[in-house]
Amino acid sequence: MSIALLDPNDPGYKAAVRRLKKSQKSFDHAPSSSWTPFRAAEKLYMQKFPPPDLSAVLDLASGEEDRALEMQHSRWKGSPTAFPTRRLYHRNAHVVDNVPGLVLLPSYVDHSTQRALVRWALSEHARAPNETNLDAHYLLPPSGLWQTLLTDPSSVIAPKHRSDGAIHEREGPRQLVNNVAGGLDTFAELNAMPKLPPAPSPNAKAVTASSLLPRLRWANIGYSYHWGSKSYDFSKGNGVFPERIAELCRQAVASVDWQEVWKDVNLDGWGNEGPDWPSWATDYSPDAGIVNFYQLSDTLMGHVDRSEVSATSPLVSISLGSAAVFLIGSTTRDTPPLPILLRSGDVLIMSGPHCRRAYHGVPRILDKTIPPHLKQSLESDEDWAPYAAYLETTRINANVRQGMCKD
Ligand SMILES: O=C(O)CCC(=O)C(=O)O
Ligand SMILES: [Fe+2]
Repeated sequence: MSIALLDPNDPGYKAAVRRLKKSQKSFDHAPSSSWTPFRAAEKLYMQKFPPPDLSAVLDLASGEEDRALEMQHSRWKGSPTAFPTRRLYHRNAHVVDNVPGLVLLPSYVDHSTQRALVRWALSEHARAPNETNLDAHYLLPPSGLWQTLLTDPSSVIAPKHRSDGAIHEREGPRQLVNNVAGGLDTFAELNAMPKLPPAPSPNAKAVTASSLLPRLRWANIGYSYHWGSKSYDFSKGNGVFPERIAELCRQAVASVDWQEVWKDVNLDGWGNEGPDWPSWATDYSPDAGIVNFYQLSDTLMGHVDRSEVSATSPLVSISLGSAAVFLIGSTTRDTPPLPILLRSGDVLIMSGPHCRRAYHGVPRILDKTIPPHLKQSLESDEDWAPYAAYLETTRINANVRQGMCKD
């Protein structure tokens, strides 16, 4: 968003108000009574003008001393006390009592690891053998889109054409799939479901690498996720799960005092053997994940991730680059969700039977929120400039799960 749009005395602001009033004459923007509370919150934070008020958004990092410089430059601020959180005794970890199993680790990832994660996401995760959203429609070079772009941004990427005889999913908008939840009892049923490759778009045209990059939306790491049936395709094997990401996630999980997280919480749904959290610190073993790439206008609508066999084991979400508003509600869309501002370096853990089945989504990526440590090239990091330029308009989120059970 341009800074002018936040200043009511600026001519740009006044012009935007005029445009808004004009558009409202032909279209009623009033919240619809048919929206669920989750949808209403999505609409609120998606609104471009007037910009949404973030005072109800939990922004734990905004109160941190060593992020003061970043906050000075950030026009978007929530509040570290927007709603009550309980700080765990021994470290900078917070839980939200309304969403048992949700743990926030603000600024968990140090600066140099954030830079390394951004490099890996682009140059190693978003390329073969991992699948990306672009693979369905384009013949991507084996070295990956990012490497191609660094070498020659004007190199042309050809579209994929339907090969004769190949069977694909039906074309057109995604069909509603009967999303059977993952679990030991549904494992055989889900495995037997046909998992056809997505149909290449008949409209895809040859494009330059640089114009294709903003359309990179996700890359799959580890077990292959089949979007058409919303289930894992275990027949493809366990894929490549980057050990460095696994180690970071294991450390994040092991750093949490789970005893303190779960004290006084009584929940059903842990499975026959009861709560499995006492062993997470030692046996959490991530093996599947999605690396999401969001441009400023991208959103991720409210959903539940329920394809993993283990319905309780932690999902570790690492945020990098531009900040975002993340919403998390409960197991229905009828609960008003809590808004949380996620900044570069923040880690969020969703765990246990309630939180792992809670609706969540990302209605807004916030512009001009790149922290200083992701902007400058350092002496040790001379070729950082293209990464910094990409991050100006991008948020990256590594969303890591344990798809299979431990045994
Ligand atoms: O980007 C995020 O913070 C959340 C992503 C997410 O919910 C997902 O990949 O399932
Ligand atoms: Fe999700």
